[in-house]
Amino acid sequence: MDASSPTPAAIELIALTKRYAQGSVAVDGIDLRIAASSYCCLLGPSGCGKSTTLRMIAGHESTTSGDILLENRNITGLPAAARGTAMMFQSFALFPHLSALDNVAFSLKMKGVDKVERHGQAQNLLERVAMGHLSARKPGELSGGQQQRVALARALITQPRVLLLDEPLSALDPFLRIQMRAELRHWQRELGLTFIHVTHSQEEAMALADTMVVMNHGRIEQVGSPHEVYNRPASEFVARFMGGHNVLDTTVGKVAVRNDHIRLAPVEGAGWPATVSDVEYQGSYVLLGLQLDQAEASDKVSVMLSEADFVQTPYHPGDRVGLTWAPEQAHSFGAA
Ligand SMILES: Nc1ncnc2c1ncn2[C@@H]1O[C@H](COP(=O)(O)OP(=O)(O)OP(=O)(O)O)[C@@H](O)[C@H]1O
Repeated sequence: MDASSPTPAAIELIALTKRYAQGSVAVDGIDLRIAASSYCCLLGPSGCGKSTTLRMIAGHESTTSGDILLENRNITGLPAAARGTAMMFQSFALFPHLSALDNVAFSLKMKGVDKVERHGQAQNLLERVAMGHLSARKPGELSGGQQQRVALARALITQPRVLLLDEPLSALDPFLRIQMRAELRHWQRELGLTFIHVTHSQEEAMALADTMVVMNHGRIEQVGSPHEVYNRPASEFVARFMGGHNVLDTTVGKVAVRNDHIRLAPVEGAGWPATVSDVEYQGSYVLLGLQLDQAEASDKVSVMLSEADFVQTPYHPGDRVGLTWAPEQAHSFGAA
C-alpha cells in the first residue's frame, strides 16, 4: 500500500438505515468508516440510535436499507455467527455456574467442537489475557477486572475481526469502571483488533477512543478524535452534549467557548457583564455559575478556574464580573 492510501477500514457503513415497525427512524442513513485496529466509540444521548447501529453491525438487528462492509466484504445479509464480529455485553454476562474455562469454551461447545480441542483453545486465550492460572475459577471467585478478561477471551474465541461492546462498563461502580476502561484500552492495543464501543458517557468515550462518533436522532453529528471533537465541536448539539462548553449568542452568531477559556475581569472593564450565581469547589479547579445580564434567565454560563487562580482572586455568589475570551477561543459551528 502506498503512503497516500488511507488506513484500511475494518467496518464501513453505507447509508445504513433502521426503521422500526412503528415507523420511527432509529438510524437515518448513516455513512461511517472505522479504521482497522482502532478503538471507536459510538456516543450520544438515550435513543440516538447507537445501540441499534451496533446491533445491526452484529447481525442482531435487521437493516431497513443500506450496507455494512467488514474488510470490504458485504456482511449485511449474513447471520451473526458468520460475520467476523463478536459482542461483549454489559457487566460481561458470564455464566455464573461455569468455570472461566467453560465460559470461554462455550460457543465452541455449541458448535460441537470436542472437549479436548475446545478446552485447549480456551486455555490458550485465557493465557493471552493473563488469566491462564485462574481458568478453573467461577466468575464469583474472580475480581471485576478478571471477569472482564474472561469475557474478553470468551468474545475472542470465535476469532472475530471486530469486537462490539455494548455499554460494557455502565453497570459497574465508578471506581471499577475507570479501572476496567484502562484494561479495555490496553487489551485493544495488545490484540490489535478493532473495537466498537457504545456508551452514553462523554468521559468514557474521550478516555478510550481513537475515533468518537457523536450521534443524535439517528444521525451522525460529528466524527473525530476526542481532541477534535472537544476542541472543534461541529454543532451546538455536540458542544452542549460534550459539556465543558458555553454556547454564546454573539454578533457573529452562536459560538462555543470552553469554560476554561473564559476570563473574568472587574465588571467596570470590558466584557459581558454577569453576576456570579454559584461557586462549586471541585478540588484542582473551581466551577463558577454565572448569569449574564443580557441573556434570558435560563441561560447560564459556567467558568472553570484553577484552584490557584481562585485562591488568588476568590469569587462569591452575587459578585459582579465581566466575561472576556480570546477571539481564537470562540469556535463558530460549521467552520470545523
Ligand atoms: N425493538 C424496537 N422497536 C421499536 N423501536 C425501537 C426498538 N429498539 C429501539 N427503538 C427505538 O429506536 C430509537 C433508537 O434506539 P437505540 O436503542 O438504538 O438508542 P440508544 O442511543 O442506544 O439509546 P440507549 O442509550 O437508551 O440504549 C429509540 O427511539 C428507540 O425507542
